[in-house]
Amino acid sequence: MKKIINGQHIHKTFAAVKDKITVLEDISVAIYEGEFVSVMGPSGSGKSTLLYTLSGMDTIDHGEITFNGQSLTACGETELADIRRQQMGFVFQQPTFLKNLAIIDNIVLPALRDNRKKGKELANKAKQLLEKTGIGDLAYRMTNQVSGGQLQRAEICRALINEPKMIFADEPTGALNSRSAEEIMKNFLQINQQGRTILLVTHDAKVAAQSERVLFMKDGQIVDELHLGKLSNSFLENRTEKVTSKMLKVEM
Ligand SMILES: Nc1ncnc2c1ncn2[C@@H]1O[C@H](COP(=O)(O)OP(=O)(O)OP(=O)(O)O)[C@@H](O)[C@H]1O
Repeated sequence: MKKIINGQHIHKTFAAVKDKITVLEDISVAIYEGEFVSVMGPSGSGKSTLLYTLSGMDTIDHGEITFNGQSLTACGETELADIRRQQMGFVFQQPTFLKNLAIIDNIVLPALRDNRKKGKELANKAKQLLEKTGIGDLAYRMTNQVSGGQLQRAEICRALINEPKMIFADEPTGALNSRSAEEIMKNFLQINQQGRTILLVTHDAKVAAQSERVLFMKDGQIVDELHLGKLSNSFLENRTEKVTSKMLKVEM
């Protein structure tokens, strides 16, 4: 299988009051095209930082990261922004939609930069995405007129509007109740079945258990991983137990 992300010897520090703190320490990791990978680990272990560096949203001190064969570490800011906008989609824990725009306009917004003349086409595409995500009737609502779970599904539609190769999600279910979280995970599984690669950070073993590979982080390193295979192959309860027991070992 082809690597969509290849990270080699990633080292990342942040400036602290007196000195630097090492947040990622000599991490080498590959994500393969079409994979659904999640990252678990104790709070502060570096999960979000790993996601942001692998997607080129944040810089690294040393090492090399390639995305789809292109070196992110060698790219300038403009080139990086183009890659992120055109080939990657992002979903965060907290909503990022603009409050003064309707749901549909928020979804179309990132695609307008590259397709200024195609507003109508993009609006139709946004409507189709909303339909597929199960919230087709909410297109013209404002962000304060939908629930947290519905808003997160709309944010997923925005992440998909440019037909990215890969989705990066940082705790996408972290602020949701369990029912909404289940719906969001159905959406992610559907997106993955369509061939898109997903990298997802989570604290929730049941969420991680739905991905096919789980990376476990501790103190800035990937210390273990679990190969679960695609969800259709086995029962979620067994998978969740496996993730939980591995996580307990990592935390010891
Ligand atoms: N911008 C920053 N400046 C300084 N330190 C930072 C910055 N961002 C993160 N850190 C530190 O880096 C470490 C890793 O943070 P990160 O957010 O990647 O961890 P995490 O595993 O995602 O944690 P959580 O599960 O709590 O979200 C933490 O010690 C954090 O305080």
